[in-house]
Amino acid sequence: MTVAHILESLRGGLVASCQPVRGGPLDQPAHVAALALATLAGGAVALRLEGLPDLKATRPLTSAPIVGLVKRDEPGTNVYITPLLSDVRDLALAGADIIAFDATIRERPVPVERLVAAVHEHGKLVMADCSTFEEGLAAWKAGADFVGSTLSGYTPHSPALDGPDLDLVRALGKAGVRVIAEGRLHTPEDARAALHAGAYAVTVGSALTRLELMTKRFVDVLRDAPVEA
Ligand SMILES: CC(=O)N[C@H](C=O)[C@@H](O)[C@H](O)[C@H](O)COP(=O)(O)O
Repeated sequence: MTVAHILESLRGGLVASCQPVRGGPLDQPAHVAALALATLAGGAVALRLEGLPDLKATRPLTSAPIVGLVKRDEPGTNVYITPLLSDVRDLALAGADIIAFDATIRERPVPVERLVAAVHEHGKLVMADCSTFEEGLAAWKAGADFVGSTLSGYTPHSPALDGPDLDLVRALGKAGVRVIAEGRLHTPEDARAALHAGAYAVTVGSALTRLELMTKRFVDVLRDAPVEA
């Protein structure tokens, strides 16, 4: 798939992040592949997949662009999304089209510029997962092809919000950054608001593929509601 094709297919569309609750009943590569196909059947234009087993199970089944990442606990750092050059290589070889990594200002084993270069050397596109405007702009200037609001709310120096960080999306969009809104988009209205705020595309995860969490949202509301029947 060419870069132009990937860019065009993502524009204004929904990226389905298929990352089940780890250890839960859907946490099997075959189930993740099925979730991915179901979201594509519903109109998602691309997938976001974590971990090599899930990526390898899904890649042969679709030509839709895949954002790949690995999460790992790396000693001495809080950076857990694709921290290493070996992760970039593994994701590239497993067929990711876009490789996402943490581009926050936290202590990291490999500098952002080096990760950007490695992704491009493999002929893949970069998605820089950020938590603030400064991080996003820096990653964009370092050559990222997409900047995600993914990590807003997940670093100590970003705001803790219940919903998506649309202010971050708006600020990055205004600065000319190709920004993907990601994180705590729970409803179609959230997705539309993100596009209005300037997002190039929108990634939704839990609301589509973490059934335990979405079920719990209903259950919690019912528990607190008076029963009138
Ligand atoms: C912070 C972090 O590690 N985010 C991860 C990144 O891949 C995933 O756990 C999220 O599910 C994904 O960003 C989509 O967000 P939401 O599930 O809120 O729609």
